[in-house]
Amino acid sequence: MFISCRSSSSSKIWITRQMRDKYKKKAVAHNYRSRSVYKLIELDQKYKLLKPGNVVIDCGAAPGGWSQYIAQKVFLDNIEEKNSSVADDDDDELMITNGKEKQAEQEKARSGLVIAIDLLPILPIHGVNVIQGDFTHAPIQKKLRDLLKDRKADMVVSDMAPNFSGQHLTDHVKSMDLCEAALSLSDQILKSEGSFLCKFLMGGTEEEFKKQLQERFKQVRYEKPDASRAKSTEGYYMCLGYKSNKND
Ligand SMILES: C[S@@+](CC[C@H](N)C(=O)[O-])C[C@H]1O[C@@H](n2cnc3c(N)ncnc32)[C@H](O)[C@@H]1O
Repeated sequence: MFISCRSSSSSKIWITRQMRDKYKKKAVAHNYRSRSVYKLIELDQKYKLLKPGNVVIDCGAAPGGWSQYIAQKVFLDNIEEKNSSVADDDDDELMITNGKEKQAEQEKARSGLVIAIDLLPILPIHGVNVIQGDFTHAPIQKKLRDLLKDRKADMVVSDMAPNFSGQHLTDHVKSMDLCEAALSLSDQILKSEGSFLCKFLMGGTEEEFKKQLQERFKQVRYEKPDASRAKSTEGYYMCLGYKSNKND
């Protein structure tokens, strides 16, 4: 009896929080599958990460919000054209230039490749290759490399989160293991100057991990996007300018 009272009141709190959450509302309004997409959007706007024609690997992608946004940017899908031209009707020269630029962008977009990986199934997203399985398992990483063929990635993102055990230290360690796995894959497939974004749960060892990142990337920044709940211990490392050129 006591348990059912508590669980119904915590469900009410959860429902109220979801209803009030502006990112949840925005995600529903824009047909994104997760509110967490707004974390990636904020970082993409800040660092200008995603470009037409990029090769991007999305680790821990279900239900697919990040992949939806990545696909929009890489394949120029569903991007409204309202910002593309401010030419007057009779400004032919500018219109031709804009037309050529647009054509070139669309040409580039056709060469894009997006691969999404998760333990859970992901409903199809136009243009996105989905691999279902454990990212840390060798056969899953082989599938990924097979899809890449000889191409290298412009960006690897990881929003992977372990199943929460309720024990903060255990969850922290599992989360850092996922980060290490994503970094180790990046070492094999990332282009020189490529980017890496990964989520982690704070708990003490993230500073050690940051040092590994600093050895490999020109810039490493800690980020806590606005859509990341203040109470959550999650944070992100945004890494730019992969230093090695051994993968090119
Ligand atoms: C916070 S969700 C990702 C949300 C996603 N970015 C979006 O916008 O829809 C974290 C995901 O990490 C996945 N995950 C955790 N461990 C994983 C692993 N070892 N391999 C693949 N996916 C994993 C979980 O299944 C979960 O779907």
